[in-house]
Amino acid sequence: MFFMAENSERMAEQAHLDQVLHEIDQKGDELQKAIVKDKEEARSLSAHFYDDIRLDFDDYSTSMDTALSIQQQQLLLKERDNAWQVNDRELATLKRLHVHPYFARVDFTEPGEDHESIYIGLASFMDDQNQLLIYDWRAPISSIYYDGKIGKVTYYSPEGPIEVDMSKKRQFMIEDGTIINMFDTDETIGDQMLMEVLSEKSSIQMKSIVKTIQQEQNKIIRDTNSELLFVQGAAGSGKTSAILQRIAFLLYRYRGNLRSSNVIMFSPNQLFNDYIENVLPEMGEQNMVQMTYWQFIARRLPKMHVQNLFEQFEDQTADTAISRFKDSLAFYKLATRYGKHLNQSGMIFRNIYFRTKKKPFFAKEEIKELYYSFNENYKLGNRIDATREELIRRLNKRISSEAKKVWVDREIEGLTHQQMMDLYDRPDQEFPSEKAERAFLGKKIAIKHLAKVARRINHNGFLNMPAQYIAFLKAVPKMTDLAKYGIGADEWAAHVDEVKAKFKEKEIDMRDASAYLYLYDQITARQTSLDMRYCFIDEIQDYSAFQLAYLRYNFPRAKFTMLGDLNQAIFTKDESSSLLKQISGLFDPEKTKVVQLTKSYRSTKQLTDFSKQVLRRGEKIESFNRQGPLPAIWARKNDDEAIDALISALKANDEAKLTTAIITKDLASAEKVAAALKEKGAKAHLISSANQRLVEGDLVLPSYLAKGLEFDAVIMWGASKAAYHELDETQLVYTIISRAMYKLDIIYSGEKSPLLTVKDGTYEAK
Ligand SMILES: Nc1ncnc2c1ncn2[C@@H]1O[C@H](COP(=O)(O)OP(=O)(O)OP(=O)(O)O)[C@@H](O)[C@H]1O
Repeated sequence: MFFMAENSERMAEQAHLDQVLHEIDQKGDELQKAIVKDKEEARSLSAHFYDDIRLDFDDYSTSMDTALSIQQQQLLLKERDNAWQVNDRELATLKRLHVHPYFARVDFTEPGEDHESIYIGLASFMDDQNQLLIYDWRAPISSIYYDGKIGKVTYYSPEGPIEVDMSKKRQFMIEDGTIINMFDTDETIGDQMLMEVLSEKSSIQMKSIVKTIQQEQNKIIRDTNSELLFVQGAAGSGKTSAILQRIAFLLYRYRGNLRSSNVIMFSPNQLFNDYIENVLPEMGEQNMVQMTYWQFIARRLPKMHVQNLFEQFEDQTADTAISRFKDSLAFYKLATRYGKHLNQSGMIFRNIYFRTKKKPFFAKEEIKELYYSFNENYKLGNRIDATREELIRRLNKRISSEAKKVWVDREIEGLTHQQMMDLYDRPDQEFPSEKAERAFLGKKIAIKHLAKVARRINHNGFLNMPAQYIAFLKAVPKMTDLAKYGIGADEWAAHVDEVKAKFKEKEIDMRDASAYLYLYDQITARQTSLDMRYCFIDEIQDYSAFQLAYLRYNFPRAKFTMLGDLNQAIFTKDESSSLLKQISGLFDPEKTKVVQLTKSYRSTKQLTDFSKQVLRRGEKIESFNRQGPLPAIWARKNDDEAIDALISALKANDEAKLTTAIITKDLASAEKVAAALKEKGAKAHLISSANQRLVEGDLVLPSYLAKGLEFDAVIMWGASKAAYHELDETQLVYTIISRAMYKLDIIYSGEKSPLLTVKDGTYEAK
């Protein structure tokens, strides 16, 4: 229920708003002046920097004075700089508050306190008497606005739970300093407000949901206890929105201790990064570190071609017993066991050459002997460090003998005068004899060239990682019974050969890349990222248990929030259901929380009710009661007619000013449709790679790039039996059709995909 407030109350609220805006503007003016003054002072300080410093380098004590004086000046300069920067940030907040001062008011009584009324907005604002005129939506007390109905409500302050009696909950819509609408509600967050927010047209960028966070979303946003927070939510249930709000919440809750650089988010593709990039800045926070899993892996393997999103999607081997096994936690555990075993034996090294390939400078046998010569208390990390140090020591010992060689003589003979001068310690250096000079120069030259060898050693160039990884794969059948995973011995051996052949071509599959790096990390005891405190993984259903375990290994101090919709698994397909079981084993069960979001906010009731019929398991998805047209299915005899249908659907959408995405199954068909449209003079922008930017206007894109995005209207192209027939493509179909907010058209020629078996009356046949 919601109630329109009385007119007199509205006037009172408008007067209050005017007062708050006045205070905001006044404070803004003061800050502006302070900033100008501080900047001015900082500028004049740095202009006169040396005037105020006693420059005196005569003796040690006075030059110490000089140094101190410089230091003091610098400190002063820094303070001024900091002052205006802090003020500048505050001014930016005030500017935001000027546009969106607050969106809600709650009245409540705390035990033993007076009745209070507070206003909630994007940031806190205090007047000169230290009265909080606006409370940040992330403040503990603000939680009652999202969580409770009128009556008794509990919120969590840092000291513990506090119960208050809430007597009023009022929502405002404010534009240009005027209250456009306001209503009181006794529900959690009234549908009225949500309806207004959801009815707005989509833009190419995501918006913050701060005004209308739902109770179950609020649980995700404000969770501070879980080591693993796992959110399973239907398409459009606000998972992505909730994480962005959660990041803003955490940055506020732990301000001073947590920076945006301590937070990392893994997202499905680059386009998606574009899509969400404004949400946090709009809330006054900086963006977190953001990357795709591919970037995370590929940047560490610059010399190899790591299978990308496109290749992964088109990969026909994705769903075999071997790939399922290599995606599993069991395989991760084998890689860990193999790593431990390397402490005793099994390491493979490379020769290190210098100048000639005929004879190694350090032979791999020598390195191996050295590596295992350290006692058994050594761990892998100490072993490699000690090996490196010893190799460098041996290298140094060989400088003198190398310096006496003929190639050095030749190089000395060819030196120009300038080159020679460069090698001397000082230009007028003298030597007792020609022999001494030759020895001196020889050593210099040997050192210069041997530096390359030193660099190789320091970069672990004596490891033979590709061979090591193949050796691991070959050891797998000895470590586990592959038959348990439905894999035959010959099949595995053939697979290992394939991986090896790919290595020769400098190619590596995503699956192997993660395991390869994990093995490398263990051998080198690579420093993991200890300063990452929160790790967010969106679209978790497209990760394997192996990858998640590897991320956990990389960010050992981070709390994890994983979000996904097992119905939209487009890479891992049906395997995704066992994912939660597998990863929960990595975390303390006491500190693991699973939250389900079942209500879908993105789409109209007609679209949500239609889409959920596609899912076989009857997952719980509730629609939000927003009305729109029924989805349309266009059955056409052939591709030509289908293209005509596409053009009329597109035209209707354009006339209704709806942004449309034409979503195809794969890249090849996206390219084909885009070409056909162009031929007919229709405009639609083809997005063929994840590195492209999102643009305004109609788009054509393959399913795997549409992940996580949403559009006013979606046209699913080519929904025929030929394209979508396997049961495990259900998730793909569901992902595509659930991108639509308001309108959905499905076009096919020939026979309709059996996966789109839907009840009459839930769609319109065209
Ligand atoms: N509490 C809310 N108030 C207003 N809008 C909301 C709310 N929750 C979600 N939405 C809107 O619903 C749409 C879908 O949200 P979002 O993209 O976060 O869902 P999702 O669960 O990540 O979806 P998917 O898994 O399909 O990618 C967005 O337009 C978002 O703004």
